[in-house]
Parts: sequence; C-alpha cells; structure tokens
Amino acid sequence: MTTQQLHEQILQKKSFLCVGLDPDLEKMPQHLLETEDPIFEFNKAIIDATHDLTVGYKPNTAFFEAYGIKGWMSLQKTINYINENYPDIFTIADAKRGDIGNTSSMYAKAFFEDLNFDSVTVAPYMGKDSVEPFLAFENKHTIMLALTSNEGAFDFQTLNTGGKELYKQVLETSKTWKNSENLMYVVGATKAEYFAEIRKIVPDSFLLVPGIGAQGGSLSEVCKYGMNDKIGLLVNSARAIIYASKGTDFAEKAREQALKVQLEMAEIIDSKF
Ligand SMILES: O=C(O)c1cc(=O)[nH]c(=O)n1[C@@H]1O[C@H](COP(=O)(O)O)[C@@H](O)[C@H]1O
Repeated sequence: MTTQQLHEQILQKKSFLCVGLDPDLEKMPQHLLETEDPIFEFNKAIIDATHDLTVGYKPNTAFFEAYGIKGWMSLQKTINYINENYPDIFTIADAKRGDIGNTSSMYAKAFFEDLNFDSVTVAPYMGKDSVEPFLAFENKHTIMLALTSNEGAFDFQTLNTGGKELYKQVLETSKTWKNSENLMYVVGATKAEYFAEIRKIVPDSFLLVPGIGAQGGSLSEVCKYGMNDKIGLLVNSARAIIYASKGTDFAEKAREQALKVQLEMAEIIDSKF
C-alpha cells in the first residue's frame, strides 16, 4: 500500500485509528477459549466489528509468539483474514526487529513476503545497515522507534548526544538512508509535548502513535502538535478497545470504544480540513 492510498482511506473513513491486536487468553471471553483457535476467533470478531472505523490493524507479535507455533499460526490466519476481507486496511506487524544486515533481510522477508504485512516496526539501535534491508521493499513501510510511549524512553532516547537529543539524531540520520521515503516513525501519545520538535525534522512522514487509551495519552494534544497537512498520523489503541468487555458482547463493546475514538477523530478532521 502507498502512503497516498493510506491518506485517501483516512479521509474517506474520517479516521486515523489503528486498532492494536494484542490477544491475551487471560483477558478473553470464556466462551472463546472453548474454540479451536481462540486467538484467531477473537481477532476476527474484533476486526469484523471495527473495520469501517479503523484504517489500520497492528498485531503485536509478542502476543502470538507467547503461544508458540499455535500463536504464530493464529498470526498468519489473522493477517490473511485482513488481507482477504479488508484489503484496503493498512497492516502493521509490531515486531520491533533489527539486526545485522543479512539477518534484517530475513526479518523483512518474514513480514513483507511470507506474511504480507504492509509494514513492520523496527528498532534503530543497530543503525543504518540494520534498517536499510527493510527499506528495500517497494510499497512496504518500516516504522522505526523514535520516541516511545514508556517511562524508559527517558533512559536513552532523550539523552543529549553531542548537543542533540538522541531521538532527534535518530530521526535526522535516518533521513539520509537509502529508500528513506519508506520510513515512518513511532512517537508515543504520552509524549505529546515533543511532537512540535519532531515535526520540524520529519514534517511529511507518517507517525505511528501508540499510548492513547490504557496508557493515558491525549488524542487532542497529539493532533494539536503532531498533525501535518496530510494528517500524517496513525493513532493506535489496543486494550481500551479490544478488552472493553470480557462477556459475549466483547466485539460490540469494542466497536463502541472504537466509534468513540473515530468520532473524536472525525471532529478534528472536519475542523482542520
Ligand atoms: O511500537 C509500538 O507499537 C509501541 C511503541 C511504544 O512506544 N509504545 C507502545 O505502547 N507500543 C505498542 O502499542 C501497543 C499499545 O497498547 P495499549 O496500551 O493497550 O493501547 C502495544 O502493542 C505496545 O507494544
């Protein structure tokens, strides 16, 4: 998918919501645990209930890998289900990969070719040759961690390195890499006050913004400082949507929560564009 197609979908749906698919058997409704593949059944129900309100789905691979080979098969079924039934929706494999070049190439193949995700999250710590193999794929996107939503973001990312905070150096340097137009960046919603500075360095890039909902970030603050003239945001929420209810009405309640966020987004889009 191209960023232009993503932008068009955002305008059409009046949404820049990305629903996080972080399936946890302990938080799922009891009746699903009796099915053959509870993780897939859970995801499928959430996807069917929210697809018109969201422009992206972000399965976090940890929540699948934790269940071994069965979990990986549920991930494959989930991405295939989205690609077959809702092919316009942008998909993110939240795997936070990155390694020496030949290893990164294999990670890229796993997520872009084998599983056919539109994008994958990547950590920048190992530098240029660990990220460029992901960037080589046409119409696929590499979403690099810039300033994350957690408390530990202040351990390294905001450290002053040669007169500049490390996350700013990461953003600036990444722009010089081959095929850097295929980069997007993760910026936590809990760090809204940093968005203006980030937009000075990457004015046109899409930002994946996790941290509204369960982590307490503010959608309106993120939009105030982070939106560009093409919107340029994908705001992720997982737990606050997918675990809105533990009963048989879980998908319906997930839709209600997604709708609340989408309506807020529509209002913001209407007021700005
Ligand atoms: O890369 C991510 O998606 C990510 C980066 C970040 O800085 N913070 C963050 O919460 N995430 C992920 O976004 C999701 C947030 O989930 P909720 O807090 O339940 O909405 C989880 O899958 C996290 O792993």
